[in-house]
Amino acid sequence: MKLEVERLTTVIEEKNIIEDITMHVETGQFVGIIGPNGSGKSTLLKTIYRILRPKAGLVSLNEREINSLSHREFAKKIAVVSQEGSVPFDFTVEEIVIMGRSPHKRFFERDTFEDNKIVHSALVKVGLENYKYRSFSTLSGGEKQRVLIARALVQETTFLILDEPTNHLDIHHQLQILDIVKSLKVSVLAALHDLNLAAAYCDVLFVVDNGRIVASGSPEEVITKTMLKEIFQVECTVTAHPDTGKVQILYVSDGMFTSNGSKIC
Ligand SMILES: Nc1ncnc2c1ncn2[C@@H]1O[C@H](COP(=O)(O)OP(=O)(O)OP(=O)(O)O)[C@@H](O)[C@H]1O
Repeated sequence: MKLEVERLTTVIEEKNIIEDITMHVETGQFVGIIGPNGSGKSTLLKTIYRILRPKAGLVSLNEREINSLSHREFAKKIAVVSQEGSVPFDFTVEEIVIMGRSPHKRFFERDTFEDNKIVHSALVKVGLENYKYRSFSTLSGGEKQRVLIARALVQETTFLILDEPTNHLDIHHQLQILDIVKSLKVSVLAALHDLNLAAAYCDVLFVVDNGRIVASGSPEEVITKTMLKEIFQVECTVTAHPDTGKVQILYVSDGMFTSNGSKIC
């Protein structure tokens, strides 16, 4: 599934929150959006998944304009894990995850043996198969996030949009979720805050600053000392991971030095 975004501008309260954004995700690519807080990453994703209406520009999926798709057609093509992953009522984990099957069913159609199998397998993937009957509201932030990822998995789409999918997760679960997503071999567009993880998992990165794309390319092309200084206002050394060869950022700040100026480690 190929996504094309052309000259997209979204206005909130008379302000251009994202402006003139052009980008694309090729079939099977894992594409990351990085940028400082408030730069417009979520707004861009929300415009793509139709929560926000753009003032100008076009979004198409396999050359079909997204607004020409019905809700059901759209949900069969794109699954979303958003930052606002709350649920209004208290459902069990299994009930939440099975909601992801609804685009594949008719109104009032009962859940089938096949649906239950798919739900079970998604829960196994995120390590929550023993949580089926737990109430969602009693879960920790990280467990909730994994349930919402399982719900996206059972939608069985060929495109995933993830807004900070590793939010709340400890490092083991961050790697677990990104490994699962990568292993699906579907197209992925994800906003990520952890730049080392973005470099490790993404084929292509787009850097957003003040609502505009200011750089794009492979992690090696995009993640540079100069970009990190200019856009994220951090000092660092950019190197290669000794095992994977992927871009690795080593941050440096004043607080990492002892009072006599020597390095702590
Ligand atoms: N509904 C809204 N009303 C007013 N301002 C909004 C609204 N939604 C977003 N904004 C503003 O738009 C800007 C971009 O927000 P957005 O959530 O897209 O940024 P982000 O890059 O995802 O940030 P973060 O990294 O902090 O999640 C911010 O300044 C935010 O305050």
